[in-house]
Amino acid sequence: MATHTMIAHSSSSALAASSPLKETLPLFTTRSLTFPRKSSFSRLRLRFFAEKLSQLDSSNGCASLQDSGEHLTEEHDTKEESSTLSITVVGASGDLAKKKIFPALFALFYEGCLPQDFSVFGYARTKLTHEELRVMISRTLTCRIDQRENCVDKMDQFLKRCFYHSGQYNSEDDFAELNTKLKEKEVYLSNRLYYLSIPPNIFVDVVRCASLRASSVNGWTRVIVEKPFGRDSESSGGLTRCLKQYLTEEQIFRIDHYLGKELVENLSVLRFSNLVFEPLWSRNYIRNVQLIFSEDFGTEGRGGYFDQYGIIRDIMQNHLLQILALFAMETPVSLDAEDIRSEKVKVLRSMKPLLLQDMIVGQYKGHSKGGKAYPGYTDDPTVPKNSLTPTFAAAAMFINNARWDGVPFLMKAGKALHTRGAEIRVQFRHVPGNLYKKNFATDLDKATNELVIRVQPDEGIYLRINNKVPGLGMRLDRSDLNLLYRSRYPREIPDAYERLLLDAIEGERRLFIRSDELDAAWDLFTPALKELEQKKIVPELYPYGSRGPVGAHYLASKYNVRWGDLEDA
Ligand SMILES: NC(=O)C1=CN([C@@H]2O[C@H](COP(=O)(O)OP(=O)(O)OC[C@H]3O[C@@H](n4cnc5c(N)ncnc54)[C@H](OP(=O)(O)O)[C@@H]3O)[C@@H](O)[C@H]2O)C=CC1
Ligand SMILES: O=C1O[C@H](COP(=O)(O)O)[C@@H](O)[C@H](O)[C@H]1O
Repeated sequence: MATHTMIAHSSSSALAASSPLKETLPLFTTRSLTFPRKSSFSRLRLRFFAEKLSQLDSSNGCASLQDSGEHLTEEHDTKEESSTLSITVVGASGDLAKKKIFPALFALFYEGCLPQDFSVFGYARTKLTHEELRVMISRTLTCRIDQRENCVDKMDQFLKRCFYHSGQYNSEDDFAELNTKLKEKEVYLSNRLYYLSIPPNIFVDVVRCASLRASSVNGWTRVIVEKPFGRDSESSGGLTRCLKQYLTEEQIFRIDHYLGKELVENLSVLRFSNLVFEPLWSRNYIRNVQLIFSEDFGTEGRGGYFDQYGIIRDIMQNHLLQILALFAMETPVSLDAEDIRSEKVKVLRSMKPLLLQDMIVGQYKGHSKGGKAYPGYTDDPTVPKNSLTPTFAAAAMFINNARWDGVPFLMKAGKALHTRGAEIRVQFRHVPGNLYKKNFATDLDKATNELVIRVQPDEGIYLRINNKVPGLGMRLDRSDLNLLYRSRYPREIPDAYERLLLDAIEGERRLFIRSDELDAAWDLFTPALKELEQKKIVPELYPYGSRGPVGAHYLASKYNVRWGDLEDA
């Protein structure tokens, strides 16, 4: 078993433990007290909606899984305590399952966020016994920081709830066997969550088999779908249509794990609950916005997948665009999922599709540093030697609405760069008639206020301001008003997958992508992606571990922008 550090009890757990409400809210109590959500914790008082299999659509051989809309009776409500949650991780033998999903489920278990009765099933083709799955999972479970008691016990308790079923992804019989095993663990009411941690070409097979043969008959069935959701507008639309032959939109939880990151969640709080920011949040005060993602490692081990997609589809069309939408949307009517997602769709639909002349692409090449050789992208044996797939891209995008007209939203994403990080940088306009202009010589950019939201690592928010250096003279410098999370909130921040899994369990859709959002996102990128591929644009090579191609600077300067991350260098 791995070395364990302890998962921190959040203040919410402490509050829950001492609250009399715990008696009346036996499920998921800890979170309800801290983060009341309309859709979840009033559940014991609300009627419970079942999502269940309905009839096969025999015309095309596909089954339909539709929300029956059936209300369960009061009797069912009172039996919620005796319901079971079955979580099936499809693709359990894979990288994501091991690295993220099982550890996140354990963290939720540790925090008391899973219901009393739950079981976790791994499903994949690899032949494993229950015990072998447990050993595999135990290698990646970690406990966190401050509270060390019980961790190993908790791990053992969790592992005892983990089971394995080996099967093919397109075999209804294998899913029928899974159904039998799930039923053995389930009590009266069962809710089933499937996590599709598999390559996208088998999503539909799995959804078909699971919905036909292993859906809950008396509770809900939900499916978390991992990206990529298609390669372009057409394939994404096709995937959505296929999934919807078996599932309703309400059952599909399209995950973008960046939406589960703490600082991305905080964007709306920052904007909508601080008077100081919201009035500045427009073209009147903001000169440009930069969304920057970088990784200091290449595609190691994932070249086969990556070469089909490239950095624009892997990072920009989803993670960075989702952040942009949250950043730029209008105030939603409420914090309800549909209100927020509707505002995000509106902003995405107000954007101009990306033009080829507003983007540049790069690919990393091999490089030696300090006696160590770093491989180029095409040195990966799973990548074709003549691949033109971009591992780096920069793009300038625009929103055609009253708030953002003319403001460049610059995105930059790359693998095998000099550092790992993700941040949002907001550069404000110059101060008109600045009295201290001469202190900045001719470079007014040096006096630009900048708000930086550092999503990772070392989460933080800082505001660059001009300040007088103490002393008898009048010398100015740029200093940071700095909210460094590790100093202000010393507790470990939960992983994005924990938040998202819990939301899916609770039926909270706010942080998942609705199908119209997805369509709008693909419409922005598809024309440029097609042109890039048709014209066989050759990416600019950059050395592994560098800052990426210089083309990114030319693109920024075309819009009179300087990348903010260079100032930090
Ligand atoms: N890994 C990551 O960091 C991230 C992954 N994702 C997405 O999550 C999903 C899972 O990712 P990851 O775990 O890395 O994927 P893997 O390539 O590790 O695949 C997961 C499992 O699926 C099965 N599998 C793999 N290839 C095939 C195939 N061609 N046909 C049938 N089954 C196959 C294998 O299980 P078996 O052979 O036992 O059946 C494998 O263990 C993907 O959609 C990926 O794009 C998203 C974000 C990050
Ligand atoms: O979705 C993806 O994200 C990871 C980066 O995620 P992070 O949470 O570690 O920042 C990226 O490596 C991968 O290529 C991509 O598919």
